[in-house]
Amino acid sequence: MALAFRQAGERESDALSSEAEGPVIEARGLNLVFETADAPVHALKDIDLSIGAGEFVSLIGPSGCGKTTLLRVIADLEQPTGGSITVNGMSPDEARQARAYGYVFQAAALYPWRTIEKNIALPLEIFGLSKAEQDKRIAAGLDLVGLTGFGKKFPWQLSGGMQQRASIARALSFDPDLLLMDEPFGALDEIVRDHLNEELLKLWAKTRKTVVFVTHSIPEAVFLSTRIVVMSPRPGRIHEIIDCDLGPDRPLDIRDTPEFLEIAHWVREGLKAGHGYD
Ligand SMILES: Nc1ncnc2c1ncn2[C@@H]1O[C@H](COP(=O)(O)OP(=O)(O)OP(=O)(O)O)[C@@H](O)[C@H]1O
Repeated sequence: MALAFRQAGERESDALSSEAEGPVIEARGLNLVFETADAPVHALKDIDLSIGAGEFVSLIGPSGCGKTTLLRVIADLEQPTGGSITVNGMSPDEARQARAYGYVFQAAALYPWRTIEKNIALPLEIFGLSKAEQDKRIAAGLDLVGLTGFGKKFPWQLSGGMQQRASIARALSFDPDLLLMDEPFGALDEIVRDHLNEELLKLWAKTRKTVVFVTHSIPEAVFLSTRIVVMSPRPGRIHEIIDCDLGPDRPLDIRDTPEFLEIAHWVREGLKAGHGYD
């Protein structure tokens, strides 16, 4: 099959490639205050964060600490009220228009009246790709997430895990260098989640996308990430950034090793220290 996706090491030569010097994401003194009817909500306070090409960075923290808001700022779905942020050296608005990222939501968010392949095709239709190119990318996307043969099914005919894999294929259909994932496996049972974690790690190793991943789960963050950003609420800020230096080869039972447990311990300590318990 002709590959519609670039593999690790292969890069487009265009100027939008995240291989261009400099970080993929660079936030400096980023602030976002939501004005609400009662009191303003300081969702992000003084966020400094730099994410390089090919990193897998998880954002972890208690409910309301601003994880989703930070992801939405990167995606140009929310506007910061202070500080600066660039995506591939551009403003989030420019990066969105340059199709710099794919976004995977908490729920699979597939259109129920479209088949899986028509869901994957949606961004490709919007971008005006030819039917032949769409077909090539749909086939490659289904293959990438292990759903070959399921393209003609409707979302409701697939399990939750399969639906979430389809939404990953959709986010990757136009081969962005950056993948933004907001708790994509949060609603799935443990076994399915473990499996999809393994699959996502393989996909990342194969494509070397830059991934920003929101999760509540310490084991999930440690298993997947190269760095873990521990956030704390009210106001939402970065409490600590922890290196997760477990190497690229991570079978599931790595979770029982002392190295894994030590990193998990530090993440837990970071979460406790940043938590108000109110
Ligand atoms: N559009 C909005 N208007 C007002 N307040 C908002 C808005 N969006 C988010 N907030 C508030 O901003 C804070 C951060 O929300 P956010 O959804 O980013 O947190 P989170 O860490 O992703 O939480 P969760 O883990 O529960 O998804 C919360 O206090 C939330 O209520």
